[in-house]
Amino acid sequence: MTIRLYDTSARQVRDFTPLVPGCVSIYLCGATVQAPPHIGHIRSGLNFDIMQRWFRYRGYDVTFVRNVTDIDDKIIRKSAEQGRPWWQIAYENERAFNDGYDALGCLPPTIEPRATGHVPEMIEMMRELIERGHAYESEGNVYFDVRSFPGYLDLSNQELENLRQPESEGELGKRDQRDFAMWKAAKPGEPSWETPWGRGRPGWHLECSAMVRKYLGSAFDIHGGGVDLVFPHHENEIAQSKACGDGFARYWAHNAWVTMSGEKMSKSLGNSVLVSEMVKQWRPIVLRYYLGTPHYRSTIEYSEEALREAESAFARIEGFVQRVVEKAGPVEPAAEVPPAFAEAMDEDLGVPQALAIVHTTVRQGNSALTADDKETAVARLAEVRAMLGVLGLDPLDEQWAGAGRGDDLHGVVDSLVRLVLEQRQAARARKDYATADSIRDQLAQSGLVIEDTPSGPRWQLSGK
Ligand SMILES: Nc1ncnc2c1ncn2[C@@H]1O[C@H](COP(=O)(O)OP(=O)(O)OP(=O)(O)O)[C@@H](O)[C@H]1O
Ligand SMILES: [Zn+2]
Repeated sequence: MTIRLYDTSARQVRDFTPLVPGCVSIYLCGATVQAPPHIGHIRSGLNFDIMQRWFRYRGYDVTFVRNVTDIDDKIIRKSAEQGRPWWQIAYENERAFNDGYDALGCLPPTIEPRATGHVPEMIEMMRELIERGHAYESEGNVYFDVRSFPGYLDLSNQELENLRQPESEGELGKRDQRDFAMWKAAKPGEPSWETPWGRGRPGWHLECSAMVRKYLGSAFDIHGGGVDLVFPHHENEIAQSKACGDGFARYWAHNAWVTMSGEKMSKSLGNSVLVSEMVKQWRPIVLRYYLGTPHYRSTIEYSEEALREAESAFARIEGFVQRVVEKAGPVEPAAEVPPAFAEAMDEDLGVPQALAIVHTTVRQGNSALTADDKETAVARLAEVRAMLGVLGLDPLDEQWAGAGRGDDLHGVVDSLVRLVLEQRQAARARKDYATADSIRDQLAQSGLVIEDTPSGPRWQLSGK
């Protein structure tokens, strides 16, 4: 078996061969913590969470770095507007991002470095680039000389002659308007750090190059991010790191956008739906299904209808899981996923094809249940659990059961609920429907939904 990945740089799907056998190192450009996350941001985290899980399933030792950009123009502007320190705004939003990642079941990265904690590494890199003739200082800014690096723009397949410098980068003192800032001279009242070229603050591109080098060394396996980062961010990271002599990323993986009316969901465009709002309306596991199951390179156009479809598709899977467990008791996940599922995942993380195998297996399991073939139903559930585990969607996994916050609690609540339900049954038996309904209402108020099934009443958290 070989995992194959679409490499933006090669513009094709390639066999993945790790730099170090049995290990994979992944760097994902994480959040610029100027606002709480919208579902587009979390989609990016989720896609790479699934990648990480698949590599783990295939036996790799995964090192996953997802950085936090905790200083930038917008954070500084908000700090001035709100009269609060920049770090307060950054940390508040960093926590909101982590809440979002946690809510949707993203595994924590191996490390989550913050840009401002790596200024010495950035200074070292700038010094090296100036010495090598790839960068220069001008009025306290440090710029990268793009003409000095022959491979510039290879990732995005552009020609330097055709490149027009974005306005925001049009700083003074550049030798060429296309040169980009690695370090920005301090402006009065703004946060700044001391360097050999005066006080200032880092540019976004330099932050990532410095953090990659610190945590993953001069060469590593996969660099990821949203497709919007290919240019200029990733081109500029490549220029800085390779001009230092580093091998840098061997594969480039980019997730497609969540869009609204065809446009990228974006804080700056004001068309964003916050994760914190979405989880009030939808169960987090349903949200994960919605955002995590389309192929990572396909756009997700936000729609309530698609969310409802995701909800009912997931309910079909969950219903099967519950029915088998009710009939047969706990079932552990199989040690291996079915070969067709693995084949789909190996081919550029083909989650939609892999998910089709999950649904087929659920259908087979349901038929077995109907035929009262408990053994087959249990075998299918074991496979379904193994597959869902890889996708982070196993409803019986402790991450969704709230374990860690006390797995035993479920048992305690279960016996209490059963006690109350017995009272309700007794009330019904004596035709005291007012009491029976009132018990049901009170349970609902406590966040429990009761469903009457042929095998007796079943409860679950309303979750919405
Ligand atoms: N709508 C989206 N769909 C998918 N990925 C996204 C979307 N918006 C941002 N991302 C990705 O999320 C990660 C973190 O992004 P970052 O915090 O830099 O936000 P951004 O791209 O500036 O967002 P915004 O446009 O909302 O300000 C990046 O990898 C980025 O590509
Ligand atoms: Zn980056």
